[in-house]
Amino acid sequence: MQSAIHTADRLVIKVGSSLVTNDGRGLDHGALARWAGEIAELKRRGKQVLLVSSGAIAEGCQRLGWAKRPKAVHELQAAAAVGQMGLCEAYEHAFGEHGIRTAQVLLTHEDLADRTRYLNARTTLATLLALGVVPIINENDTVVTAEIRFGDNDTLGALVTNLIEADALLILTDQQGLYTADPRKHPDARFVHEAEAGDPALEEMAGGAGSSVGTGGMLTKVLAARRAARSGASTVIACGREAQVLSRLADGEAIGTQLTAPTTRMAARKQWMADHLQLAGTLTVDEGAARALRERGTSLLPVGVTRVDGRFLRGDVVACVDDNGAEVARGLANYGSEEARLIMRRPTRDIEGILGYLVEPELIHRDNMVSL
Ligand SMILES: Nc1ncnc2c1ncn2[C@@H]1O[C@H](COP(=O)(O)OP(=O)(O)O)[C@@H](O)[C@H]1O
Ligand SMILES: N[C@@H](CCC(=O)OP(=O)(O)O)C(=O)O
Repeated sequence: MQSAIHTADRLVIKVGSSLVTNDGRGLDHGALARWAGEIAELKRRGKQVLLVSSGAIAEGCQRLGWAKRPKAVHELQAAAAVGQMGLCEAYEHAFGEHGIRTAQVLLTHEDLADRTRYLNARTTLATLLALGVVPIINENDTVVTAEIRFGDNDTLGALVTNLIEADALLILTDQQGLYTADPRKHPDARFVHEAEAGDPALEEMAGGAGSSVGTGGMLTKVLAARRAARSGASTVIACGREAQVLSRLADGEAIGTQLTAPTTRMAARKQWMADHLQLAGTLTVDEGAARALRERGTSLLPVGVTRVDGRFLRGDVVACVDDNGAEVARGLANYGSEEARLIMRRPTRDIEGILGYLVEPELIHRDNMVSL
């Protein structure tokens, strides 16, 4: 088996509450320092890393002197707001020891369902990665209620994996990986080394709906793997307390459970564009742009566009057609149709002068486009 972490250039790592807060005893600064050191090493090897970290509520309860996790959602939200400060402070310090900057990114599932916000989040995260910053991502607990009750950052990890088309999702937890049944209750459960992400048998092993969903547990991890596979990413579930866990995985050691994605990233992207999206408009592109899109899969710049048809907003899916009306590519527009009409045929450097702002230099970025 080829390790998905070994081959991944872009990696999302999710660390669960139990690990981050030492089973609720307050932030485990030693563990944070270890992960930061290992992530620094991964970055030296050329990998881009995003960290999805839970622990805000547990840390908030600790800071507020609450011995028990409250039940009321507004108290949980208050605890998360207090604890998130501690979480960020701790990560900033831990990564600072290695000269690495961190950024706090708080997201909700709804942010990622809305196409404009999706594009904004994607661009921001891509910019942070290009700057060498490690984004520290958590749920925006102050404004969500369902997720806070279910404690489900596994799903958020998968959504972020889809969002930035990471090659792999690594879920660090308090078990070695997935067993055929909960090892706390079934000591004879067998370890699952590898399986295909999305295999329904995995959901049975993880406890089935109802029994473990309240605490997240393994079910949300198995479902997260299924979701990550939609953008072609494989998932590894491994123990965050294991010594050198990140470096060993990056070296290709087969530790943890690997849930391999059945499709490649490009096939998944094409499928997604084909399945889910209705075309909101058409951009006619000149011969040079058509060739660049077809042959090199480049981004589409406004200068190559000769005509804009339809009414669309930033984030809508549009077709790119050549002079003869043949579709060359389709993708998510960075500008709405009104703006696109104003900036078509113009060089990128003119965009700001024409519109008064620059959202992005491309009309469609190549990461958001499939050539046909
Ligand atoms: N089939 C299984 N294999 C491994 N762990 C399981 C399984 N089913 C349920 N679990 C439970 O899931 C727990 C991990 O989930 P959770 O406590 O939500 O961790 P985290 O905070 O890392 O998300 C384990 O400690 C284990 O008791
Ligand atoms: N976002 C919240 C809760 C998320 C959570 O606990 O998720 P998980 O670690 O997957 O069980 C927090 O930071 O406390």
